[in-house]
Amino acid sequence: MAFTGELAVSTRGLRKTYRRRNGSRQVAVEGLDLDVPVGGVHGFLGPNGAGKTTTIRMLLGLVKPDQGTMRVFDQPVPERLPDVVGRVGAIVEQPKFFPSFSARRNLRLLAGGIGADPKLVDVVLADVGLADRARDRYKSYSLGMKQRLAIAATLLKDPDLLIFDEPTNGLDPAGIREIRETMRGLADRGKTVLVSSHILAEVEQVADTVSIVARGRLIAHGTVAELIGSQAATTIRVGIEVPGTASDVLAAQGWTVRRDGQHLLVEGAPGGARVTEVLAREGLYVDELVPVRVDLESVFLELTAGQGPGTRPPEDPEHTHGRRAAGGAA
Ligand SMILES: Nc1ncnc2c1ncn2[C@@H]1O[C@H](COP(=O)(O)OP(=O)(O)OP(=O)(O)O)[C@@H](O)[C@H]1O
Repeated sequence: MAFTGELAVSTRGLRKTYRRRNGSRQVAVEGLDLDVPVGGVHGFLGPNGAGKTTTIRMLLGLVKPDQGTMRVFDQPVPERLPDVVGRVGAIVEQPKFFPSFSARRNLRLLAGGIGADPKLVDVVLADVGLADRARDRYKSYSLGMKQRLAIAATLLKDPDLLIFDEPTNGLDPAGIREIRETMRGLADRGKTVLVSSHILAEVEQVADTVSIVARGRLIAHGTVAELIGSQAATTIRVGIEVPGTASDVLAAQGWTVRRDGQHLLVEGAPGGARVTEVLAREGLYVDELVPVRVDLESVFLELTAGQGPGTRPPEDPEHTHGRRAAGGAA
């Protein structure tokens, strides 16, 4: 499924190579078609080295693409970046704050620098859940609080699109949860949040839509429900005393059956009730029947299997156009 409605970000055929020291070229982004719908949290997901940072840097005009086109709020970038840059807030790396100044004072300075209304400082501190700690010195902040202050700084210009590159890197579980809640809160107030991550579990709970990239290519996109749904409900774990016989009976239905010790993993059955019925007709009774929980992490691992750094790019053209996950078209 293509995302319908207005797009905050759209790229077509985006490509970037870097020159290595030995003169050869490292492909970072390879014909990337990325669509980020307006509103909600969009997870930009992929293993390390998949090209996420390079893509974000290209969108922000920090790196020049070799090929392809990019649009932000329907304006071609980098050509029209000056027209849209005010609508975009990004954290690509940790901004520099004065360690001995309070969070509020740091933000006041920044607000002055960019001509933002100083009254906004307390608003954005509340937005990221730091209102209570606004008077504390920056150097007393935890890593998660520092990261939220960085987000607050980007909110000073009231952007419509927020781009966060791996914002939870190095954070503990509490810090990760706080960033997640902050992103959710921003999206609930109408902002579009584009967040990159190589850890799916962190994004799964907060993202409305996701794009999965590997080796610089889009390999899947859609809503989290679509991506999970494209593979969900197909695997049912069956515990039975006679797995061998049961396996033959189930396979005769045209379902794929794998042995997992004393259990069977059944794929393609319309549901657990039908599995039970088919077996019972043959006088076989299940001890246990559990749908295997599919989460985005397992979808991601399956889609990106063998596509980490140092492996060959996929040759299946399906993988290059992101149609696999769309609308369950896997
Ligand atoms: N300045 C550079 N010079 C040379 N190669 C680079 C440069 N920046 C990135 N690369 C290479 O391009 C590829 C994509 O890197 P990129 O940082 O965009 O990926 P990523 O998905 O953001 O990964 P990570 O999560 O590790 O940051 C990698 O192979 C990386 O080594």
